[in-house]
Amino acid sequence: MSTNIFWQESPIGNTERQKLLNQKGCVVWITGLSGSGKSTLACSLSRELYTRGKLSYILDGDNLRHGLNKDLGFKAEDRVENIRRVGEVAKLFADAGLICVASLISPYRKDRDACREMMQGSSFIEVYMNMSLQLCEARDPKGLYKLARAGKIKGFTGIDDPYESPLNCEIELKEKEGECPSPVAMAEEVISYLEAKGFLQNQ
Ligand SMILES: Nc1ncnc2c1ncn2[C@@H]1O[C@H](COP(=O)(O)OS(=O)(=O)O)[C@@H](OP(=O)(O)O)[C@H]1O
Ligand SMILES: Nc1ncnc2c1ncn2[C@@H]1O[C@H](COP(=O)(O)OP(=O)(O)O)[C@@H](O)[C@H]1O
Repeated sequence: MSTNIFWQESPIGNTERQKLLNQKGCVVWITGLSGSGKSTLACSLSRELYTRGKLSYILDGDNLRHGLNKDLGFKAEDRVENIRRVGEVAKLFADAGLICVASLISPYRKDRDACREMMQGSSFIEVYMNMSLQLCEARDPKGLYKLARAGKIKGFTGIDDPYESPLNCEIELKEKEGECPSPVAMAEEVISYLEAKGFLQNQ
């Protein structure tokens, strides 16, 4: 624990940064099972925002585990620390004025809620990829479900580790009759929300 520390004010505030960027910083937090389409949506959203001249940055769970979070595994306390760190980083990106797209399983409700609490006002937008385990397992692009079913990976989310679905998320994306909306359609739903809440307006 650090002691004798002080807060250093910055000469430029987030309002000034937002004016410069013509957008309002926020965190779009995408949660869901492995294979539910988090990374695909994050990429599609980032691309769609770019075409509209809006700056975003993706914090992807898998990618961050190659660097910032390389010391963490998948036991409960490591997942808690993983989400805490990414929440803090996402908050910095949003403060910088970016639309920060965090895509992590983030299986525990309490940890996602703690990230929401870190943010001001309504600038934490939780997006729940509500895809069935059956669909995610059928996709299995990395072969991880197969390994988990064979007992070769222990503590795999949805198989022998819990996933707590959101109770009050801003956006829920669902499959309909086993069919999933296209990544672009899902990105557009998120963009409509951001537009309606004024995050994409000139500040
Ligand atoms: N045991 C276990 N459970 C879940 N996922 C596992 C596990 N082991 C490895 N992986 C791979 O790690 C990716 C998830 O990392 P996250 O940082 O998003 O996980 S978490 O939020 O801390 O739960 C996840 O990526 P996605 O498939 O993109 O979700 C997997 O590729
Ligand atoms: N909307 C979608 N429609 C059809 N297939 C999808 C869709 N989103 C993702 N996929 C496919 O599902 C698999 C898992 O997607 P991914 O984005 O890697 O999930 P996650 O990041 O949640 O693990 C990939 O093979 C991807 O191409």
